[in-house]
Amino acid sequence: MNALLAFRGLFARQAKGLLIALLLSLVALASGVALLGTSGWFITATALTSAGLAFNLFVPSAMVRGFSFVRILARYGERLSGHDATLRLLADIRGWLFGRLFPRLPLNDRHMRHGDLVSRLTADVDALDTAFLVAIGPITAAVVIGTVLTSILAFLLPAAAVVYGLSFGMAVLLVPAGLVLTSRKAGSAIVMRAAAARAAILDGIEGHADLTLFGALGDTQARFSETATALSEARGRLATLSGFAAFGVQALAAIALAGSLWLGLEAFAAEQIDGPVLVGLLLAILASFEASSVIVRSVTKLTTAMAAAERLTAIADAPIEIVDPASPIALPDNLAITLDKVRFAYDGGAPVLNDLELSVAPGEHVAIVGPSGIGKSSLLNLLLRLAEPQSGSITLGGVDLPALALCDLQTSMALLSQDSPLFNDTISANLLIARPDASEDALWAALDAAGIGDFVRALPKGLDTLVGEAGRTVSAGQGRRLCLARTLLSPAPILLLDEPTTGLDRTAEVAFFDTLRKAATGRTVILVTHAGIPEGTVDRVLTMRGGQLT
Ligand SMILES: Nc1ncnc2c1ncn2[C@@H]1O[C@H](COP(=O)(O)OP(=O)(O)OP(=O)(O)O)[C@@H](O)[C@H]1O
Repeated sequence: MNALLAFRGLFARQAKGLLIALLLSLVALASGVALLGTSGWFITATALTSAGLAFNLFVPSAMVRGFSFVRILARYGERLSGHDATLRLLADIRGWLFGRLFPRLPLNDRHMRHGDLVSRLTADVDALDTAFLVAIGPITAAVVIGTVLTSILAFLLPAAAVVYGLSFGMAVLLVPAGLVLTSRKAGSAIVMRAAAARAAILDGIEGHADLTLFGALGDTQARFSETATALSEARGRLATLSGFAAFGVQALAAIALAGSLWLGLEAFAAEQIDGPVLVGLLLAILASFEASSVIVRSVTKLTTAMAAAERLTAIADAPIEIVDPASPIALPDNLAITLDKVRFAYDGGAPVLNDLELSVAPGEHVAIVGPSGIGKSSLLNLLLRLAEPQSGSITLGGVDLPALALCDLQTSMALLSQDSPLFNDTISANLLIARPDASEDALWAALDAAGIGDFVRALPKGLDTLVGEAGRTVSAGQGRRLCLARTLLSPAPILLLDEPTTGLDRTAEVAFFDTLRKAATGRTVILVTHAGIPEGTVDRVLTMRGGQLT
């Protein structure tokens, strides 16, 4: 529940819409109760009229029509304003969540899978809408109606007020509270297992070809089916618990009705209450329990909303590893890079970089080579401040990286990482990410420099060609070159290139190094590569060994 309360500020922003929905749901419920009560009173009184007693038919018949009309309108209005406010609330929650998430990226929780993160950002956020629409609203409306009806009973049939008040109170407060307590485990199991099922589906789709070729599809299906079975078991447990709760509510309704009937008949015999009024009250009691059965259905959703809220606050409150300085120093003009005695290790493991020293002058082109897994990409991550060294200092233009605003630091560098993505958009849109105001000529120049200009020119739609999800409609090598073109297009004065020639044949590779030398003149280049670098491509080649550069 505490996790759900963390969202109260966002709920408060939609207070007006939610309050209108609440008022209208109250009116709808009250009209339903009044409709049935008046009908009972009306029908009984009419029957007695035909037995010779005088009764004004017009008032109750107008009331019946009036209540049914008000009920329809109120229900419609409640749905309209409730859903409108809820959709706005979901939009606010998503905005808030993204705002909290970005400074925390990359999330250091290495157990979190992409599928799980997607699940949190979609299904878990959606689960929160139910918190108001199906739980808080109906419970509040039921409590108000129950209190009003108890007060009316206290006035007209005091003995029944106690029986009804207690039964109704138990049905709308105690039973739901008991259901929340007993179904918490099942609710959170549903959310966790549904997320695991979504992640498994995503993995299965992405790795389908490999899993099929390695003959591992059967195992994957078996694991997925285990997850699905566990999910349906958790859902079954929740359904059983809510079945018991629904039974409890019906039993309490029966007790309230039978008790009120018993006490009402005694009052009738003692001529303390009119027959038609008694029938009207009994039917109103019956109608009021309609609210309590809605609550049981709602509360089952509330337990999943609580579990979803916990998962959302877990990512929203994750510690921020890389913090922007309170008063950043402006980016200097001279962007010399200096690393002094830098030590870096992942998660307290063995150091990847060990007292590493490096100085790169502005405009200098440096290549870093070394065996796989030695720490070259980690060094680039430190330069971009995607990770922090445990000791030593990294300066840009003589200023410590932590003293620079993150956005200044990151706009001064363009990165081509080993897994730079292509987005499901046109080639030009993918390139313009690096420089939104780039002219078409600049796009072609970058494509030519990356050795893919001719390929794009030959496409029927040229720059407007869609590359598909993760660049599926182009080959891996072509995708890599498009990413390279994007990096070259960036106006950043420092280019960090991690294996830029992956996917290029040797001729294209040599041509690329030649182009890089010319295209990046005046810009600093740090090039990480396993490829043989032709003479004259860079000013210096450094080898990484034992966590140091030589
Ligand atoms: N996020 C991470 N968490 C823990 N260890 C990591 C992480 N990323 C890399 N490592 C480890 O740090 C070491 C250096 O990795 P890094 O990617 O920097 O090497 P590299 O020289 O760039 O390798 P390659 O040439 O294969 O790209 C490796 O042993 C790797 O297993």
